[in-house]
Amino acid sequence: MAQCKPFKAIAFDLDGTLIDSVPDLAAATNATLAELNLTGCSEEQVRSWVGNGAHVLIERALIFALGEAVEAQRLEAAMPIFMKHYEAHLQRHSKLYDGVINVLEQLHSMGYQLAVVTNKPYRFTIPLLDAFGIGHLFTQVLGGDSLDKMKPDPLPLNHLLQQWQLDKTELLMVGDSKNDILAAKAAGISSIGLTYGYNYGEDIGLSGPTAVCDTFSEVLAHINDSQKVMEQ
Ligand SMILES: O=C(O)COP(=O)(O)O
Ligand SMILES: [Mg+2]
Repeated sequence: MAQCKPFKAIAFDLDGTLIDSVPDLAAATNATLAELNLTGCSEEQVRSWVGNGAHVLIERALIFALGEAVEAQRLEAAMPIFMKHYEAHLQRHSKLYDGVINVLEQLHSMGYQLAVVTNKPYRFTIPLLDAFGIGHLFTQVLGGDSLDKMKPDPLPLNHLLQQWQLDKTELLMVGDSKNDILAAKAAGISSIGLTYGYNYGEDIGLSGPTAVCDTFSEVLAHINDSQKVMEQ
């Protein structure tokens, strides 16, 4: 990776990067549709709707179930129903991806500052990280509603740069969605795009990340390699 200073900090996306959360998101979406007497949807459909936070997920689900645009009032009425169902079962079916704990622990012990920058509502993020035993590894956690704008806006990444007093070359973004890559590009930082997550069924490489990895373990190898290049 072309840069002039080694990375000091890494921001990780959550859904589709650290945790395969679609099974529980799909269950809560279907419970919401059922409570509203609407047709249910498949897990695959939910997989293609995740990426822009809970509000947009439920908007997409209602558009699918109703077969037409959703009135704001109807969407606002559905949101607390979804929040109730998802909060009740955040991790019944969700799983950490292979290698996540091991790699995060290694990066943490190597002295990197670690952050989670997700579009998921903040109130779900902390309990989910703690339920999977990884919350203590992050010194900053930003949800989709923590700041005025969410990814693909660069605001959460710019916030980290400012909070941690980092040069743009010292922060790396790791994520599965074009929203992660676009946010990184807009903030002027490097990014790794992961191929195994959710990206609306699109190839993450098309968003132009600095590098592409197929597994979470490759992320560690990639960071180590790029730091070695810097030290030469
Ligand atoms: O909740 C979403 O829609 C996406 O969440 P993520 O930013 O962690 O991928
Ligand atoms: Mg994601």
